[in-house]
Order: sequence, then C-alpha cells, then structure tokens
Amino acid sequence: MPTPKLFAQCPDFPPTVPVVDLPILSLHKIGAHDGNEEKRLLDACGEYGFFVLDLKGFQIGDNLLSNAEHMFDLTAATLGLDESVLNDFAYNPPGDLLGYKRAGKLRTDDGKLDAMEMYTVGQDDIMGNIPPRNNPDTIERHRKECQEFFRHAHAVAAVILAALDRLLDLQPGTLERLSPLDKPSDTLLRLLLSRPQSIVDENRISLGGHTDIGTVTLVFQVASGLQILPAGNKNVSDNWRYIRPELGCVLINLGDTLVEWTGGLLRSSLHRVVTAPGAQATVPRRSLAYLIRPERTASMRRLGIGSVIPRLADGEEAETRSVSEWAAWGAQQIMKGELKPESRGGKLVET
Ligand SMILES: O=C(O)CCC(=O)C(=O)O
Ligand SMILES: [Fe+2]
Repeated sequence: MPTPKLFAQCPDFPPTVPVVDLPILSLHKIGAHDGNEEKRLLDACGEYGFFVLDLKGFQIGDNLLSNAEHMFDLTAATLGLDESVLNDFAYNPPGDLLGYKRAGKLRTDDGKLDAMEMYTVGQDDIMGNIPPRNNPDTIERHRKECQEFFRHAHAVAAVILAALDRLLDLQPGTLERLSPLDKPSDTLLRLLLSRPQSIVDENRISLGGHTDIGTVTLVFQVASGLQILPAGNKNVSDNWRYIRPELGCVLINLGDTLVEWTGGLLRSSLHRVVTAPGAQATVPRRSLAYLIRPERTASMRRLGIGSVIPRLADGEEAETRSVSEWAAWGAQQIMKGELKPESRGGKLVET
C-alpha cells in the first residue's frame, strides 16, 4: 500500500466490494506511547490480528515507504526474468523456502492450483548472518537496497513490538530481542506477483487461506485481492472480506508465534489472496510480505509472568519446543491433513 507513484499506476479500489473495517493506526503516535492509540492497537490485535499502520510523516516510516517502492521495482524485474533463468533459483520446500516459486506449485482451499509467483529473499542472506546465497542478478545488483528494506521494516516492527511489550506487561525489549536482525532466523521477504487473467475469474484464489507462522508480518499491496476471514465466520466465500489498500500505509498482521507466546490472547487470522476486485484485476498485482520469525533457537514457551498473559491453567502443559521444531511439526501436521489452517487465539476479546 505504499506510495503515490504506485497508486497512480493502479485503477481505483472499487467502492462496492465487502471490506473489513480495520483500524488505521499511526506509527508516530504509537512511537510516542499515545495511550489511546495503544489501546486501539491492542483491540485490533485481539479482534482481527490485523491493522493498518500509517507510516507517513515519521522518519523510519517514510524511509520504509521509499524502500518498498524499490522492492516493487525489484519484484517486476526479478519475476520478469525468463522462466528458465528463474528455475535455476527454484525453491525447495519444505526445507528451503528461499528462491523462486512458480505459479501452480500449491493447492488452494478449493482444490485448484495457486496463481501466485514469488521470489523469496532471506534476511540472513541479505544482512550477512550467513555466507551469501546466490540470487538472480536483479537482486544481487541491489543488495544494498534490500538491506535498507530489511533494516527499516525491522525498525518499524520494533516500534509495534515495543508497544506490545508495554501492553502485555513484558520487560521492555522482550519481543524485539526474540527476533533480532543480526541473528540467524527464517525471517524473509516475499516479492509476490499474480498476473492478470485473460478472462477474469473474480473468485480465483491466487494464494490459499493460511495464517502466518511467525511473530508479525508487514504487507504492502497496491492492487487489492488480499482478504481476511473475520473470526467466528464459517469459511465460505461470502464471509471473506477484502482489505482496502491505503496510501502511505503498511498492513500488519500477527502470526501464530505471538498467539502461542501470549497464551492465546492475541489473534492470528486466516487470510488469502484472490483476484483483485473490479478494474484492478486488469493489472499485474505485485505485493511484498516481510515475514518476521524469531531467532531459530528461541522457544515457543508462553512468555512472562506479568499481569496480562495468563499463567498455565491446571493440567495445561508448557510448550517446550523451539520455534524451528514447532514450525516443522506444524508444516507436517498440515501436510498430513491433521491440522487445518484456521484463525487462532483472540482470547483478549472473548473475555
Ligand atoms: O500478497 C499478499 O497480499 C499477502 C501474502 C501473504 O499473505 C503471505 O505471503 O503470507
Ligand atoms: Fe500471509
């Protein structure tokens, strides 16, 4: 949802489609510990696990908007390479999610094939936490711009995590220290593209319903198509709601790790991408997802003994797995069909 330049290239979001009423919060106010804005943040994290963050007029926010614009260019350049070139960088799931994923590699909720191409860049590779990987030239020539994106995206996320520390009565710095920029993790940036269809099927699912597994995700979209299934609704087409792109803003959603760490207080919501609505379906849809994961050795154990996060109830067992073990287990459960992707947590609004 970044800059005027990108918005000007895209037809308007239609006024008639069903949208979810997410709050637009101010990075500036949250950074200044504004009590009212923090309350709105906590409410949104419990109810939707999603909110829109206005980045404009705050230095790190403006920096990130400009970095995001570069990453949109990088998406076009990289996914515009010949398929034979991209195939040399093909991703290798489930062990290695970095590199190129062509459209049609995944099944969506309706049993059809997905329509999302993506090139995934690892934070460790770009920030030098591991020896560099080999990426297409389009990326190798812009490592510095990628570094800037990771640095500023991480800084914006840190403002939100610091506010959550305060709201959850955790020691200052707790959440940020668990997902540092300079320690090995599975944090990554997805450069995503879904191409316009010759005959538009507005119900086509480009990327199937899922929750994100990590702590927080920052999403930039210009043409929409991203939808959320608000909690408590049956997973049928009529219940999904579009997220309206907002100029100068980034969309933030919480992942399963924050749900676990808070004993289910916060929510991670099911979301998916369908054909962009109205005239937006006629242009290529580019988006960015910066998916933050904790340091690899961090534990999934519930956090803190402050006054907000509930203690384990009688009979409840502490989670002892590391984030990597937990992620591998979750992926396996979903593959075996024993775990269905669905909204998790949200006890904050139920109590
Ligand atoms: O393309 C988008 O808008 C969202 C992508 C997404 O949900 C993801 O990569 O996890
Ligand atoms: Fe996602």
